[in-house]
Amino acid sequence: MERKQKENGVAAMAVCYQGFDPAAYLQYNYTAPRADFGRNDSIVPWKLACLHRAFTEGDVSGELLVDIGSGPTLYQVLSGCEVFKKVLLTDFLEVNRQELRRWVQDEKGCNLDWTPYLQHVCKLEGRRPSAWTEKAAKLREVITDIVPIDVHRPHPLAPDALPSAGADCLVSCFCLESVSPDLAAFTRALGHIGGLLRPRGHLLLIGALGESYYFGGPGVKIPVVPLNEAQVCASLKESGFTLIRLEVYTLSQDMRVGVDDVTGVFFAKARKD
Ligand SMILES: Nc1ncnc2c1ncn2[C@@H]1O[C@@H](CSCCNC[C@@H]2Cc3ccc([N+](=O)[O-])cc3CN2)[C@@H](O)[C@H]1O
Repeated sequence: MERKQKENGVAAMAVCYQGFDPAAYLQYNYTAPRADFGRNDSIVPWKLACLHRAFTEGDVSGELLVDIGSGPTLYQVLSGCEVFKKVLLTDFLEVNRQELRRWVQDEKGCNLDWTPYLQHVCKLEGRRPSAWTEKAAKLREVITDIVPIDVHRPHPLAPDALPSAGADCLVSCFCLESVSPDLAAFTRALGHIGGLLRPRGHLLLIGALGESYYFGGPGVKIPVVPLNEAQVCASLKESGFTLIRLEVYTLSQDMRVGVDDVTGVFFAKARKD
């Protein structure tokens, strides 16, 4: 594909994101039924279980965890914050970085109460749910910064954002497929974020299967490149990762709430070659 065409596709995606509404997005995806801690078939408990297992099964270690395309959410680092001394959050939009900063600085005005998430992950860790206040303090302690990122750039972060050795682990949830105009761009973006990771470092990747659009706010319809499992595996391999495990969640009818056309969610644990 011509360079101009690639740039046009990526630029068009950036325009789509100008209407992104963190509060609405959190409401759509991070409240019941998708985030129902009383149901073990709800999507968010499934995601938290995948992340807990992946962070605690003994092969993931190091100093620095980077969350790629954090959006306005924190759930993706609730297990990792117990394993890494430093956690770097990143997003393309200032409105999302502000949402994250409000929570980190314990300010009023957060658009979601993360307490049930903190309590749930404490339970996964065998701790009493009331330890959620300690987990919240731990997370606030290890988050070193909240910085801009663009996964379509060969160097997605500012030059001084990471130590020269790179990150020890990356986590990224629902970002790459939602910001890429096509499969080739998704695969290139995987390669770009792989460049942020030290050799043999781990990537924990959560994403949507079969999704062609989602609403990032009322009337803000954002195109998504629809992926299947085989394409995810092929893109990981092509961008220099060895797949360790792939898990798939298929959405039941009541999890399809009209905010997107996603059919499944994948969780991939991979290691950079
Ligand atoms: N160039 C860029 N580089 C990095 N990040 C970028 C860039 N452009 C935008 N961003 C940043 O990436 C975005 C991340 S949020 C993307 C939402 N993904 C789709 C949505 C999520 C979701 C959640 C939960 C469930 N479920 O089943 O439970 C399903 C689904 C499927 N729909 C956003 O933060 C934007 O700010």
